[in-house]
Amino acid sequence: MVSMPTLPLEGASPAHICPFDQACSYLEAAAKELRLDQGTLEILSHPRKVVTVSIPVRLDNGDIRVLAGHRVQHSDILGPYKGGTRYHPAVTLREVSALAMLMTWKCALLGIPYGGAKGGIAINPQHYSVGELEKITRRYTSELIKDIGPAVDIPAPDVGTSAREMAWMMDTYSVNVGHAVPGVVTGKPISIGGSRGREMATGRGVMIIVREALADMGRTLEGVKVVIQGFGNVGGAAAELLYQAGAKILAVSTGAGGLFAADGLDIPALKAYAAENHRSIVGFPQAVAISNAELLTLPCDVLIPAALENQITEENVDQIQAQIVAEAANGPVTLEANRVLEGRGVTVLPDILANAGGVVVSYLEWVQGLSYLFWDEERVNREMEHLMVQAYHQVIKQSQMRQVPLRLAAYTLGVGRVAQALSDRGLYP
Ligand SMILES: NC(=O)c1ccc[n+]([C@@H]2O[C@H](COP(=O)([O-])OP(=O)(O)OC[C@H]3O[C@@H](n4cnc5c(N)ncnc54)[C@H](OP(=O)(O)O)[C@@H]3O)[C@@H](O)[C@H]2O)c1
Ligand SMILES: N[C@@H](CCC(=O)O)C(=O)O
Repeated sequence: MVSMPTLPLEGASPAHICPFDQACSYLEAAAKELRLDQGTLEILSHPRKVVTVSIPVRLDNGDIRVLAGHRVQHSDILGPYKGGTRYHPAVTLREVSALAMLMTWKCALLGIPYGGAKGGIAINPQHYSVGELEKITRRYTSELIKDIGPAVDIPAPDVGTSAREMAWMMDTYSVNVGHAVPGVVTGKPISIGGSRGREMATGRGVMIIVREALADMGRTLEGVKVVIQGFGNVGGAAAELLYQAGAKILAVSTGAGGLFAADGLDIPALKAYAAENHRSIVGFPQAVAISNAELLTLPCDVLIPAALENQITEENVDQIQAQIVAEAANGPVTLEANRVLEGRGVTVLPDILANAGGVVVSYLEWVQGLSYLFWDEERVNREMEHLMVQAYHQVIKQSQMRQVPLRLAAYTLGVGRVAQALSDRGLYP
């Protein structure tokens, strides 16, 4: 057992399941399988740097509010720290630390030269005006100015943020250092050095991994019944691409609840409806309203949790009817629920593989920016697909070789590569 990193225990996570403890448990399992020494495990269990900053902001009504912003840099053994920035009321330092650790294994698994990081602010962005969000983002970036940079730590979008926030971060960083630095963030608008294909990248990666898993079962995406929790950047893109590939999207949801259609939802029509209704899908015709709890337990071939952590838990795992669970979100299945699903023979496509398309295209964006040469979308998608399919097959091979489930196989690859680099670099104190 490793000693627990000393992180402030503020803010309980959903259902009191600590995402950082879970991340450490998966790391320990991989370390045991790889027979890593205790010292290596200790090092990998601790984030290298944890930064918490105060963000004072004057609201539109004149009030002053002071928000807490975090950036956790888990590892830079393989390259600059890399990971998204989350704006969500449930953000805690422990959650951000867990997500930073996942980024380390994800980048290593995909073979991209990055370490892992994550940032977050505990706010509901829907409760702030665009002007307030801009002030918050700019102040957060200024406070982190010495900790981020294109060779140091490269933020990207996550829950509650998008290309808009990345543009504000890029501009604030650039103004502070005195010249334009597009490479300080990825997932930015194409007008300032963003990559074609980045917006759809995570959803596209999910589609590719589900397609590969089905192919191994002798099936195609045509007619496959899919249920998706979350209809944001990741869930919305996955729904659109799976729909285009012939899958039947039986249900989708947002925080306000879900929609179900037995013959499959018309995803392009639903996207148009959401665009006209401030991202709300409530009231979409030709669909039945269902709760998020009902959605998760619908009979289907593929269940794609694409919202937040800890959605499939000990409480509802026995009702999950999918044959494949593709973790588009980070950490949507708890440790215990994962055990049950694996025990039942459900194929769980782990987050560090299934949702890696986003960071892969972030990497391609960074590479294009550093080389001042920008590719068309077809090339970006092709390069991303190559890396995703390669990683998928490596995980399958590892799973067969070690006789372990896909998650442990993916972790042994990611953790193993970082441990090897740690040993090669000689970073032991
Ligand atoms: N963005 C990326 O590039 C990327 C890459 C890899 C992995 N991920 C992971 O993917 C997940 C989703 O990220 P995202 O970028 O798609 O975020 P997003 O664009 O903010 O969308 C999140 C979606 O989840 C919905 N949601 C929130 N709480 C929910 C709940 N309790 N039940 C059902 N739906 C709920 C949101 O609905 P409301 O609009 O009502 O809140 C929204 O539709 C996260 O775990 C993130 O870490 C993101
Ligand atoms: N937030 C995303 C993307 C990270 C990135 O592109 O750096 C993730 O969890 O993978």
